[in-house]
Amino acid sequence: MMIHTNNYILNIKELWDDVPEEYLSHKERYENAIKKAFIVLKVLRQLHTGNIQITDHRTPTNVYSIQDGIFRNVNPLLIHIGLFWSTIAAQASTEQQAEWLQPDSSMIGTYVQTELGHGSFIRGIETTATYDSTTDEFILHTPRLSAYKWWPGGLGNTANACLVMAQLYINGTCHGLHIFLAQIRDFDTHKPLPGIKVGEIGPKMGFNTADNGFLGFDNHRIPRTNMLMKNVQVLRDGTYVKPKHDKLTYGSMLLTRVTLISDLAYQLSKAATIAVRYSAVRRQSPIKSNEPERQILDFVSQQHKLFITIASSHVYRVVGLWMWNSHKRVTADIHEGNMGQLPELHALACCLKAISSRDASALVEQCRLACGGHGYMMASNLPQIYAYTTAAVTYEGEYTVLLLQTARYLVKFWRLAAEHKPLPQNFAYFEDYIKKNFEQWRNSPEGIIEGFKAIVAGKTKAAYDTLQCNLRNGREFEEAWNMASVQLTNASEAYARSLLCEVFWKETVQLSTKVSKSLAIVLEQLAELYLMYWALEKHGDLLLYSTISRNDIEALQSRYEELLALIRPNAVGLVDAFDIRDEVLCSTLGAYDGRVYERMMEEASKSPLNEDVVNESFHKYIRPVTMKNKL
Ligand SMILES: CCCCCCCC/C=C\CCCCCCCCCCC/C=C/C(=O)SCCNC(=O)CCNC(=O)[C@H](O)C(C)(C)COP(=O)(O)OP(=O)(O)OC[C@H]1O[C@@H](n2cnc3c(N)ncnc32)[C@H](O)[C@@H]1OP(=O)(O)O
Ligand SMILES: Cc1cc2nc3c(=O)[nH]c(=O)nc-3n(C[C@H](O)[C@H](O)[C@H](O)COP(=O)(O)OP(=O)(O)OC[C@H]3O[C@@H](n4cnc5c(N)ncnc54)[C@H](O)[C@@H]3O)c2cc1C
Repeated sequence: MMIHTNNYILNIKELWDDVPEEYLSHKERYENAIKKAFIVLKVLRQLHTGNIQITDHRTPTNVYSIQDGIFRNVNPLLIHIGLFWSTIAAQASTEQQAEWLQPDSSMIGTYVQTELGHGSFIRGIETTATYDSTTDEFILHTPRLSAYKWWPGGLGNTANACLVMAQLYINGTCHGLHIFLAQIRDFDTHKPLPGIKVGEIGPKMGFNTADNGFLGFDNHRIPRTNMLMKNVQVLRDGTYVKPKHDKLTYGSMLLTRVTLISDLAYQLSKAATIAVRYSAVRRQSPIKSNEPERQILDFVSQQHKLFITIASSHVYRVVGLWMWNSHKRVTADIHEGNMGQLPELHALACCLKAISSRDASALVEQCRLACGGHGYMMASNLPQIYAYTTAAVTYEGEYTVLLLQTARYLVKFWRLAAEHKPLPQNFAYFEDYIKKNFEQWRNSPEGIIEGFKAIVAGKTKAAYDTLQCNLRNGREFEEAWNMASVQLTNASEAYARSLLCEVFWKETVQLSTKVSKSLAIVLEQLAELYLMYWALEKHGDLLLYSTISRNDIEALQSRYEELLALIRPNAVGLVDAFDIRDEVLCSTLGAYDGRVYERMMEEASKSPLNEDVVNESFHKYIRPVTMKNKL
C-alpha cells in the first residue's frame, strides 16, 4: 500500500485526544499515551517490512515530528526506538543484531544506565554482572539501594527488556562498565521475572508519559551471549577480549548527544512559530498615542526576544547536521580500526550538547514570556515544550559535567601551545594568542568569529594558568582541576559559541550561493543577527580578550538593531517556513489561521470545571461558610 505519512497518521482517529491530556490523571495519561504509541509502532513496523510505503520524503523526521504532535508530552517508546534499538545496532555483534533486531520482535526495550546513587559519574555505577563459567551465564545484581537503576524511560510499565550498564566481573577481576541485554518481564503476561523488582518513579516536571522507572536485580541470570559483543567479548572460558578503545561502550551517549542538537533545533522552531505568529496577531497599545494599537511584533524589544530564537533554530539545524556527518565519518573510521578522531568528536559533542540544550531551554522560556499571560496556558503548548527542552540540559550528560569534558580537550591543546609544540590547524589561534598576533578588530561576521576565538584562547589560558598555579601551590591535579572548574567551564562554553558562529556563518555563506538572491539575503541576515547578538551579549569578554573598542561595540549595536528592522517583514514567513502543521504545534496561540482568541475560548470550554454551571463543591464547602448566618 502506498501512503502519505502525514495524512495516513493524521487520519487515525484514536491518535487524537477529545479531552486535552492535562485533564487526565497520571495513570490515564500513561494509558492514553501507550495506546497511541503502539498504533504508531505498528505503522513504523509496516513501513519497515515494506507492507506500506511512503510517498513523501524525509521519512524518519516526518514520522518523528508527527508523533511529537500526537504525544503532547513524550512518546513512551522514545527510548525503545531512540536508544534501545540504536545501541543494539551500534554495539551488538552481527549475530546478536540478526537475532534481536527483528521487526516483529516481542521485545520492548529501554536503556538502563543511571542509578539512584550515580548519574554523571558512571564509573561509580554499582550494578554488577558476574560471569559464572560453570553455567555460561552472567549474574546481574543490585548490591544496595543506591545501585537501583532509576530514570530509564519506558522502564516503569512498558518495557519487557532492557540494555543494562553494569560492572563486569570475571574471576574476581572488575573489567569496568559493559552493556547487557536482560529480559525483565514475561513477554506474554508482562509480569516481572523472578529476581526483578521494577516500577515507575512518579510524576515529573515533564516527560510524564515516558513512564521513567526503577529496577533492581536479585542475582538475575542471563546467557553469556547477552553481553553486547561487537567491540568487546567474553569467551566461553571467561577470557576477556578488550575493546580497541575503552570508551566505545559510551557510544550510545555520544550518538544521542549528536542527535539531540537537531531535536533541540526542532523544539526551538516550534516555540518560535508559536510566539512569532501570536505576536503578529496580538495588538497591545499604540506606539504613537494618536495611532491604533500595534502588533506586539512591531515592538523592537519583542523582535529582540524572538528573532534570536528563529536564528538559533537554524544554527542548531545546521550544526546538528554538521555533527551528524562528522559522527558518520568517525564511525566509519572506527569500523576500520582508526580511533584517532574519537576524542575530538566527543569533545565537540559534549560542549555542543550542553550549550544547545541550555540555549534552547532559555529561548523557549523567552518565547513563553514573550506571549505574556497567554503563554502561561498549557493550551499555548509552550509550558510543555519548555518542560521537554529543559530536561535535555540534564539527561545524556549534565551541562557542567559535559563542559568539563570539553575543557580537558582544550587544556591539552593549550599545554601544547604553551610548550611551543606543534598544534593542529584548528587550534593555530592558540599560538597566535600566545605570540600576541592579535588581528585588528573588524565589525563583520568574520571579525566576530576571530573575536570569539580570541575569547576561547584567553579563557583557556586563564583556566590553565589557574590550574598551574594551584599545582605549584601543592594541590593534587584533581583538586587543582576542581578549583579551576568555573574558569574551565567558561572556556568550554566560549569554545562552543565560537564553533556555532563559525560553522553557521560558513555554511550559510555556502548555501547562499545555491539559493535565490532574495532568499540568500534573508539567510545571511539571520546568520549575521546571530553573530551580532552573541557579540553584544559577550562584549565584556571581547573587551577583555580581543582588540574591540567601545566605538566598535556601539557600531555593532546599531547594526544589530538595523537587522531586527530588516528581518521584521519576513518574520512570519520565516516561521511559516518551518512548516509545522497545526496538529503538531498543538497551540491555541500559534495556529496558522491566527484565530487565537476563538481557539482559546474553544479550549477553555473543554475544562471539566465548565461541565456544571454550579460545581458541587459550592454546596459542600462554600455555601455552608458564606451563607452560615444567613440561612
Ligand atoms: C514512534 C517514534 C518515531 C521515531 C522516529 C525516529 C526518528 C528519529 C529522529 C530524530 C530523533 C531525535 C530525538 C532524540 C531525542 C532523544 C531524547 C532522549 C530522551 C532522554 C533519554 C535519556 C537518556 C539518558 O540520560 S542515558 C544516561 C546518560 N548518562 C550520561 O550521559 C552520563 C554522563 N557521564 C559520562 O558520560 C561519563 O561519566 C563522563 C564522560 C562524564 C566521564 O567518564 P569517565 O569514564 O569517568 O571518563 P573520564 O575519566 O572523565 O575521561 C577519560 C577519558 O575518556 C574520554 N571519554 C569520555 N567519554 C568518552 C566518549 N563517549 N567517547 C570518547 N572518549 C570519551 C575523556 O575525554 C577522557 O579522555 P582524556 O584524553 O583522558 O581527556
Ligand atoms: C527526563 C529524564 C530522562 C532520563 N532518561 C534516562 C534514561 O532513559 N536512561 C538513563 O539511564 N538515565 C536517564 N536519565 C538520567 C540522566 O542521564 C541523569 O539524570 C544525568 O546524567 C545527570 O546525572 P545526575 O542526575 O546523577 O546528576 P548529578 O551528577 O548528581 O548532578 C547534580 C549536580 O552535581 C554537579 N556535578 C556532578 N558531578 C560533577 C563533577 N564531576 N564536576 C562538577 N559538577 C558535578 C552537576 O553539574 C549538577 O549541578 C534521565 C534523566 C531525566 C531528567
